Amino acid sequence: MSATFALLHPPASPLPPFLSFSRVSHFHSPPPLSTADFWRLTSRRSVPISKTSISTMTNDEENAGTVKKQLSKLFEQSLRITVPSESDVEPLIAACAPKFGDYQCNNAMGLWSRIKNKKDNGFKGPPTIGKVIMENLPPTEMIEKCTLAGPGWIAKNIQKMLIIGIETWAPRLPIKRAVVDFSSPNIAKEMHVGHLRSTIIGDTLARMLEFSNVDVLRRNHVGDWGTQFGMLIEFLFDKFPNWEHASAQAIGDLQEFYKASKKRFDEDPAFKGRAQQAVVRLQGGETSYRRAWAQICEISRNEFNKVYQRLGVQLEEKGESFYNPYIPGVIEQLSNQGLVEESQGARVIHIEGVNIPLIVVKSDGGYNYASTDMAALWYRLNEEKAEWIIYVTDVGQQQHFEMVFSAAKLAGWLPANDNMYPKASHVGFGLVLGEDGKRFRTRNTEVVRLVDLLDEAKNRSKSVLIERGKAAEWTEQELEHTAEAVGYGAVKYADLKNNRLTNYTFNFDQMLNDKGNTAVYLLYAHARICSIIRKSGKDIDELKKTGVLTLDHDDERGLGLHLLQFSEVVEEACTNLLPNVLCEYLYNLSENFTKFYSNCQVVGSAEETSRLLLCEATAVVMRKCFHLLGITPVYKI
Ligand SMILES: NC(=[NH2+])NCCC[C@H](N)C(=O)O
Repeated sequence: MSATFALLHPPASPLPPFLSFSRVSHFHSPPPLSTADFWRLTSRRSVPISKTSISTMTNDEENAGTVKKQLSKLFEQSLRITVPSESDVEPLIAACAPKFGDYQCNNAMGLWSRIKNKKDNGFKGPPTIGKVIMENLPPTEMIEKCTLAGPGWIAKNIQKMLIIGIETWAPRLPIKRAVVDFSSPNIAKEMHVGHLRSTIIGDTLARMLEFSNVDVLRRNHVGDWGTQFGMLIEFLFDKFPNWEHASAQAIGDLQEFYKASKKRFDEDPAFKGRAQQAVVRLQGGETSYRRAWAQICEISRNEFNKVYQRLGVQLEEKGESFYNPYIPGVIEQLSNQGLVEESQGARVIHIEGVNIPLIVVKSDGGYNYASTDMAALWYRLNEEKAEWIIYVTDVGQQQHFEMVFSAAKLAGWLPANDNMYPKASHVGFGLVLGEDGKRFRTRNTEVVRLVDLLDEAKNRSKSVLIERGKAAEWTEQELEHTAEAVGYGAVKYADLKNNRLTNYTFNFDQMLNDKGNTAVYLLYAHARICSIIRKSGKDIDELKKTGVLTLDHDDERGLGLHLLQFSEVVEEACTNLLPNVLCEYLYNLSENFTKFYSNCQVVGSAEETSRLLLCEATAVVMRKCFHLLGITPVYKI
């Protein structure tokens, strides 16, 4: 149990809901998160903030965004007096559903678990802690009213979620549309583990935003333009004079094709000359060159799609070539604003504090990666009307994106304040390492074929299932389906559970272990909950309507509170673009469930109905976590 406080809308205020103060994090309040003690506070502050005014706020209004922080300070003072022995406890303040007030504080429950075994702690349980926290609050104009909710409150919220659906726990974000630019491999080059990370992380971020009712444009910004195409096309003409009718199989592996053409380019000056000519003819739009280009792209695309299909990832390709026609106009606009300068024959934008300039036109007059990204950002803001543009690449590209964003701020496309919308964010991630601590490579080959990697994960989990005798129990289809869910889920979870900025070591044995913080362990935990419900022989849909959920045991309450925190965790993972926050929540959920299940008998107990409902709620929340992480749940194991 924890205490919940809320600021109520100022009664006499003609202003929009005070709820908007939650813009501390820029996201509006999640549904109510907790709890048994429920305190209401009413605020006398009256600062008009509406969703629409977010990007135009003045400094004064900015301060209002720190309501959460100000409240934290007040509750911190109270906590220090209430439980002096727990000086490291931070106040847990969160926005809550308007009907309960404005803000709530969730400390009482956690505090109780810390101090309950300490002799003479002076409290009887979370409600008394809540009451004293309330009494010890320093006098303040900010808080008008503070109320304490009864223990049935968590239970009611969970039951409501069970009936209406988990969508009622979706965070509300102050934006309508976002672009997530992810995966984005390069045509004819290797799609490496870095692109796999980008695919997995980007898909999760897109899923979390979609769950929060944001319209997400999932963009595959493939590298399908550039001088390398001259060389590839010329090589295609040379090797396959009949190229228009040559099948993808005949052309074979595009990575090999790329290598061979590069070798030729480096060794044969005549070929090099033709390749350079080919770029000009391609960019000039000459039909056969465009067709050859399209064919090369198509072969790559088919390869990429095999990976996306296995991972269940949806993406819309808008490659670099798409933005090419927009580049001249965008550069002209930037030049008219006086932002583009001449530097050693190139045209550049100087960014304060960075010692290299952003080159937007190369000295040979051609465009580059940065020119394309400037045009793409312009397009996403102006044509696609995206309010949040998220780029998922390795940390190595951080400086590139910071410079692009800075240039966009200079041009007035983006507000100077990073806390305002529209906003652009770079989501960087670390390297994938092998057992040897070096960049990940598979045995023998220097590049990792992603399809082979995913196949191996699946095959390994299939072998384990067969060892466990599932081949006899299940249909071949069930076996395949489960092996895929577990295998691909394991690869995704192993990537997502770490803070994305750290390098992570790719290890099949570790990720497929059924103990510890792995997808396998979590999927099994979910399947076990489903089996408890099945074995009870009760119709759970009926129980949701007729049964009543109560949370009397400490471990029931602990689990219940954790369930209610789902929404704020998704909000945090979204706001900070950190999928590991959701993984940690999911793992703790499973741990909380285990604790509850080992201390509270479910089937055959007097509390059976209520406890089955708690099992179901846990399974529903786990499934939503899996869904957001792109993992397919399994129901039996
Ligand atoms: N808009 C962007 N620059 N997106 C990321 C593109 C990633 C690039 N193709 C690479 O493989 O490194």
